Amino acid sequence: MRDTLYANVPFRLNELSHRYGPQVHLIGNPFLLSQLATLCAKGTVQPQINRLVELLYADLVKMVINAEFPRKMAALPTRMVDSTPQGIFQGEVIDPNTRVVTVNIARAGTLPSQVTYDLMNVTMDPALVRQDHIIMSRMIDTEHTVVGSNIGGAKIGGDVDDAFVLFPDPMGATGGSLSTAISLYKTKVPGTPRRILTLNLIVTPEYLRRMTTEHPDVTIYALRLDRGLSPPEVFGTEPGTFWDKERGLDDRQYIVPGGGGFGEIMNNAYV
Ligand SMILES: O=P(O)(O)OC[C@H]1O[C@H](OP(=O)(O)OP(=O)(O)O)[C@H](O)[C@@H]1O
Repeated sequence: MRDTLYANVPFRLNELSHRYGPQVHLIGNPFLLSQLATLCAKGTVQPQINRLVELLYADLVKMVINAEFPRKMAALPTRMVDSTPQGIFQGEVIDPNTRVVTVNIARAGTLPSQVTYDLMNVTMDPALVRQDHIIMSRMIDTEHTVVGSNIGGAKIGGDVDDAFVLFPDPMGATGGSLSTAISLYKTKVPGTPRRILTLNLIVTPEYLRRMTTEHPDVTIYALRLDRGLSPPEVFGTEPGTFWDKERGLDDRQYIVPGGGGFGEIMNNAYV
């Protein structure tokens, strides 16, 4: 007879309440918000910026695993089993037989996807973990206004059947990049994913509108919602109450308050 204390482990994410729908999760985490504030601060450059991105994604990925991934019961002998038959841990663990595909949305998504891939490899059976790569850029017009997203190339290593397909991209601005990437998977990559999840550091109301409209089957996890250009009556209200009035993008489609172009700063390439 063993203890059943860890047979059904409760996990509840600390989330901000909002009206964007059940597929949107706005995480409430003071520690991570502090790190994110430093990441976004004027003057934060390499090497600090990449270190912060790594730290934030390590925590974000773990939260998503806890909230979304299947578990199974395990009975694992500890080192104490040599001295007592009770030396066996019995309880729930993340099921290592879970298929995962993480998608690198180059360029700002490259490091987040690598962090995700590495963490998945030490959590799941590595034979079931894959990383794909999509080269994407937002297209701008002569006024430097974003007018769409373009896929410049892709390396997709197979089907996505029954896989958790993860899109760890730090910024959800207009949603053009992620919506285009997810559409690519839905139309061109064989198989039916078990879940499609986006892991974002900062999202805007405009991003949430686009994603929930074009991909209502996708679940979104974000550390922060930015709606800094909304009219004053919006501030302080529960997110989504005045969704049509909420505004997080400036005229060039950059996030406000935001943190500038993460892809630019992370790569020291201002194009
Ligand atoms: O929601 P969207 O409006 O599509 O914008 C967000 C995209 O822009 C950023 O990428 P990055 O800075 O690497 O690329 P960019 O040159 O496309 O701006 C970010 O990581 C997203 O991929």
